[in-house]
Amino acid sequence: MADKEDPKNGKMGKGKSKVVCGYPLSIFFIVVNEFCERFSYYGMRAVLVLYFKYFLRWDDDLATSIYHTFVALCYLTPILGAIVADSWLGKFKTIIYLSIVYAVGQVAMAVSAIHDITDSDRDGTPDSMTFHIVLSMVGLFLIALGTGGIKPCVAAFGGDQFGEHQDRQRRTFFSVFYLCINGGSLLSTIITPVLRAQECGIYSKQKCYSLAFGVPAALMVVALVVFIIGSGMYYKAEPQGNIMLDVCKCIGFAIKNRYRHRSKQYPKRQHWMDWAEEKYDKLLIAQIKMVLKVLFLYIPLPMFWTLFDQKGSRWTLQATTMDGNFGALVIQPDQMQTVNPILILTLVPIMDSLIYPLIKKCGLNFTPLKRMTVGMLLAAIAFVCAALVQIQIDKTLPTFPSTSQSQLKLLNMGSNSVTVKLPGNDALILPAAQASNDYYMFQAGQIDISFGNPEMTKPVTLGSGQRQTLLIPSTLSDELQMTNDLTSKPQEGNNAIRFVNGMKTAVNVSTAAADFGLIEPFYYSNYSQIKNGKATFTLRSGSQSCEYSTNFGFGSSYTFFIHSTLVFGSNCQDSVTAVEDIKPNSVHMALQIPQYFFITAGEVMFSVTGLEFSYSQAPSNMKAVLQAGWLFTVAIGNFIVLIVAELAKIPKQWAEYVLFASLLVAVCVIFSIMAYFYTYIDPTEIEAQFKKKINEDDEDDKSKPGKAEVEMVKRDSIKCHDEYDKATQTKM
Ligand SMILES: CC(C)C[C@H](N)C(=O)N1CCC[C@H]1C(=O)O
Repeated sequence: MADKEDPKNGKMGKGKSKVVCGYPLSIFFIVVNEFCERFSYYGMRAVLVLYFKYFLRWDDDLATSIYHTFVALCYLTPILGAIVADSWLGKFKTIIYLSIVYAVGQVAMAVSAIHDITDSDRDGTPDSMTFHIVLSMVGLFLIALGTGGIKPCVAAFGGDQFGEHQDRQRRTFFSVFYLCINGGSLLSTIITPVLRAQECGIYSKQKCYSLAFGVPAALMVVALVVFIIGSGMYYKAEPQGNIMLDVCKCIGFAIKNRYRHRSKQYPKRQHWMDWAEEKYDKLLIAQIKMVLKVLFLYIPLPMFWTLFDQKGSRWTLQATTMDGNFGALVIQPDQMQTVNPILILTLVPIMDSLIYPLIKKCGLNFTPLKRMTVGMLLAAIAFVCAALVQIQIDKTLPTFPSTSQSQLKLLNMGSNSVTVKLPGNDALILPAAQASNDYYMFQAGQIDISFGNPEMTKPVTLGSGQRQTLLIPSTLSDELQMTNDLTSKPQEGNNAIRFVNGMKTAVNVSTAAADFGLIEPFYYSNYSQIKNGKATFTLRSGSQSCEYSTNFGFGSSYTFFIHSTLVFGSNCQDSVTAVEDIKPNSVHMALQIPQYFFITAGEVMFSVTGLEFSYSQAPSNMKAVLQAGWLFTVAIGNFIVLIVAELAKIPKQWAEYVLFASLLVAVCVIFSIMAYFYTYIDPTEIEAQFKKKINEDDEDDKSKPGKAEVEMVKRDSIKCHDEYDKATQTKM
């Protein structure tokens, strides 16, 4: 296990790796492997829901459930990979074998997305959806097994490459490792959606999911090849037998033995695991104690990930109610998430080279557990920021009717102004081809509306909880038309658009993105979703047409009224009235940056430190297992999000953010108390002392045979505790 030469002075690191600037060269292959693997994973994930929805034609509910199940599985399988690595194959072989499984899974996904394979009638849609579904599910299962399985091994394997006196370099390695995770994920989440948007196919051109999955598959093959190239340089710790089975048996025996000796006549032992001493190696018992201590400390940690994961759900939904226009750059709501990896790439170096050294210079001992506590507090602050932004957004949102209420807007389709009297309101003069500025609120039910001169009164039924527009015809004796309007903001920051035809002839309306179909005279179209930016609508009647252009922001709804006076063949820009039913989002997306900043600063302090802490506090034979324990906190955090989303029925979103922030602060207080009682250990030192003592005992036993075994166990136990205590002195 010793270094070939002192890595600080010599040319060789642990294993057969050369040392460059104090770092083993083998590390290069491991971080490049992580970069490619994360590119592969996050790239595939970026288009997965769209693949389910548009290729496999699943509904939204099924698509999101399978997506979340897959993500949760990816953070559960690390346990499996870690057990295989620490007990059986060793980390190196586990990474190689599971990377192959992973790459096969990615290839299966890419193949499952080739529509031509089963498109025998060549109409552009797969004929046997079962084939595509089965292949993609097999692919996803293999990917979950591979990505989760190798994740704890790669991090721990990287840590293994450092010698005993390279703590600083090992800490930097974990920071660079995290940079690679986020560099890979950032690039792939930008690139794969672009690949998906391409059209490809042999018989017919369709959205190119096969390319969007194929490139991540290729990157996974690159990750594997790069890892194999470094093979000759790695330090490869041998697995020490079926350690997990031994651990389980040892814990089981300690519990059983403690129970058997529960009567007061038996003296107490320092730790309940000491009840395994009669049967198990003291080194193993000490190692189990180390792992249990850390795992106990992990209990509150999933709460951090519960907040962190809401970036992808709640915060993205929040962004859909905001304005993403950054001048030359227009940001879509889901693109805001890339702010996290971008900030990671800037904050990790700043923290490592500026903030932490500065804190150290101020004489403060900013220990890993203190960093993690501050990280949690920063995440809570991020949620307070999210709540403040939400309050701003809520102020700009329209008031929609409650279930007992109803809202009514008026649109004069005639070419003369009309006077309208609504119950409880002053008479309103509506100019030609104009709508009332806003909706009028009523109790749902029937009301009488009077209009015109001579005045005529007509009953109108208002639906409960509905927003409606009354289309007032040019000939007032004609039948009234009522439209059903939106009662919520359009989804995903899109704009909901419809047309009302005030002409005596039917009009066809279309844009590049939507077709409103043929709209009958004095009638209206359904809503279509239009993205932000400029849109040009073509209005057509028979062979005649004209164009109408306008700009859209985010999250608005408009009714475009086509005047009865429109003349085709001329400019129809002045012959269409835009009636704003729902205002575009006005709170700018830039206001989300502070919350992203705080959650990412929190992540750097919490996650990068946690990764390194899990390595440094793990016994040599359970490094991957503790990494898996760390990743398990991510999985539990994911589950809590799912449960909370179902259970928490807090009507005000800002209040839900405050609730989460308060929960994290409460958890943080508990964690800091637990951390206060935690004593840092140096597993290598403890293990070395135990091994030395075992060797000494062996020598003793050879020279002095026949000592009573129980007595020896007691004496050894006391000595070992002394050694263990000496090696565990630093507190939080
Ligand atoms: C969500 C980002 C793209 C990645 C994130 N900053 C991150 O690095 N991680 C989230 C879970 C743990 C860690 C990872 O290993 O991916």
